[in-house]
Amino acid sequence: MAGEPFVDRLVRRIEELENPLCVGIDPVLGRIPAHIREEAARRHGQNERGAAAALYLFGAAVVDAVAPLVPAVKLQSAFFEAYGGAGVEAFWQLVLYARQKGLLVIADAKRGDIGSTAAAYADAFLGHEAPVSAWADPDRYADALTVNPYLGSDALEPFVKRAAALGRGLFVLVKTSNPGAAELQDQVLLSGETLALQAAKLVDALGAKHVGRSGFSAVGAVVGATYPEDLARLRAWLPHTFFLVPGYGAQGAGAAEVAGAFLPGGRGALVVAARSIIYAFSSEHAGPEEFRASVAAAARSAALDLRAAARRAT
Ligand SMILES: O=c1ccn([C@@H]2O[C@H](COP(=O)(O)O)[C@@H](O)[C@H]2O)c(=O)[nH]1
Repeated sequence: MAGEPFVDRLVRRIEELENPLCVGIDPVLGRIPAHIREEAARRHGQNERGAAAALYLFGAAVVDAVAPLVPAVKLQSAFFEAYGGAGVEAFWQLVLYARQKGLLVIADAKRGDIGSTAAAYADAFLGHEAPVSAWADPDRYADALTVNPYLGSDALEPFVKRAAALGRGLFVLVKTSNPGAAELQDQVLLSGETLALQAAKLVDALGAKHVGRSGFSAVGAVVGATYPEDLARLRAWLPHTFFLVPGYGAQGAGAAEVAGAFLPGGRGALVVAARSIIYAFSSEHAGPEEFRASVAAAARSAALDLRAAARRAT
């Protein structure tokens, strides 16, 4: 059963908290506070299971620190997959934990493949269709998933269909935040448009039938804050598309760069910050209280900055 669409739940939570910040959980074992690593090693040993436990305990501590403040977290699958089956299990345990704490959870796994395989990725991250859904736990899935548009519309459709059927969301890569993004995404095609604009048009077309009460569709776009001119241009082209905006904080973008992501009234964007929040503590020897306080303070400060940026949107 669909339930309320992800994007509508997201918009409501952002408005309730007056906060468009999404905390990214990208756990690197070597950067996790020593007390968490030691606890994980005591429980499971210094092995992949212990490493995965450390990622989970760290992620859960981040969730505890930010759950009252932010609408959503984004879990970067790569950092968990790095520890094999135990890491993948830790990823899903953390999805569940964050959802239980009232957060919306975005799985950042950037999936994309031919239709039949895309459907299997949708099964994995968003949930199964009936009758197989009877075998699965409906609460264990992510609320939304990042996907890659490179294979074209037939490869995205299984994700869109599943997101719409189950009340989940998608964020399609349109203009990424990394330094090499322009190499392919800014290429001008025979149509005279850039690849990024073609991806944006695909997002708009795929989402058109799935616009929720908030006025936004189930098919969102990833647009980096590190290319503020493109961000503002894409924002104007896609009034019904919700943006997931990485690049703020550790990658150098600030409130001025992010401002173009918002529609008039300050709606339409969720800004991601991972390293600048989750590693805000002073050293790996930070104790539990210093860890919690510094992560919460960094999230609060980013929230104020982004709230002001959203309010300035015209
Ligand atoms: O274009 C993109 C798409 C995804 N990301 C992801 O967002 C976070 C950003 O982390 P920071 O520490 O805030 O830089 C990370 O998980 C990336 O994989 C992105 O940065 N850019």
